[in-house]
Amino acid sequence: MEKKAFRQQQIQRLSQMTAEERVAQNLSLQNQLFTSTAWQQAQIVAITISSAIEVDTRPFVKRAWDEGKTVVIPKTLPHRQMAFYPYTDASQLTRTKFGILEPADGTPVAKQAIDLILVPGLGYSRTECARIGFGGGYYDRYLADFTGVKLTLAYRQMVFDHPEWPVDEFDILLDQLLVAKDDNNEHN
Ligand SMILES: Nc1nc2c(c(=O)[nH]1)N(C=O)[C@@H](CNc1ccc(C(=O)N[C@@H](CCC(=O)O)C(=O)O)cc1)CN2
Ligand SMILES: Nc1ncnc2c1ncn2[C@@H]1O[C@H](COP(=O)(O)OP(=O)(O)OP(=O)(O)O)[C@@H](O)[C@H]1O
Repeated sequence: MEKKAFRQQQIQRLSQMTAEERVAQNLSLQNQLFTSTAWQQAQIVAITISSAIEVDTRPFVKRAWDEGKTVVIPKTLPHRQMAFYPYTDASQLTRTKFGILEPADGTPVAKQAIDLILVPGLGYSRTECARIGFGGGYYDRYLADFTGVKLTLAYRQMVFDHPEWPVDEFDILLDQLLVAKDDNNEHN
């Protein structure tokens, strides 16, 4: 399947998740993230402001603040570039024409200062940790020379054994993929 068709299929699947299923999978992901070495060792963490179909990132932001970590969030720039700006409870956000919340102003942090990036997306493969996002190519460009940890948190609906979309040479592979556990299992 082409990337574009695969994205549309994933957006459709994710839109159909029930509120209960989202809650259960989000709780599993929070448990896995907060106990991970990557999280515990990070001082500066890059997080997105999630939209409705994405993994809920608000608990990640709150926990990071509680633990004294610095949170940075992306702002899209011309030429499909992206920069990360510090995010606090005093930050002003603006909504882009694609409906995504971004910092209104501020000073970007240097890429080398970021320890951990929680990478958003629509689909991932378990074997090679390939990723497909919303199609802007923003993260592929940004991550090309990023040396910290690239970690993704995924609903089960986002995960495939092998990529069911074409993987291009510019697609950046993730370092770690955390997948929500089955919500019938209490050891999540
Ligand atoms: N919550 C969240 N924030 C995020 C991302 C994300 O995936 N999730 N991003 C992750 O990258 C960046 C924004 N991603 C974007 C991805 C695509 C387009 C865009 O231009 N879409 C066009 C089609 C693009 C194309 O196919 O050429 C469109 O919808 O018409 C805009 C922003 C930064 N912030
Ligand atoms: N390192 C790069 N340099 C130049 N162009 C790039 C690079 N990475 C990706 N692109 C371009 O960006 C476009 C979108 O890439 P792709 O379809 O892989 O997006 P995506 O990974 O799904 O999106 P995103 O990273 O924003 O979540 C492609 O047309 C590709 O040519």
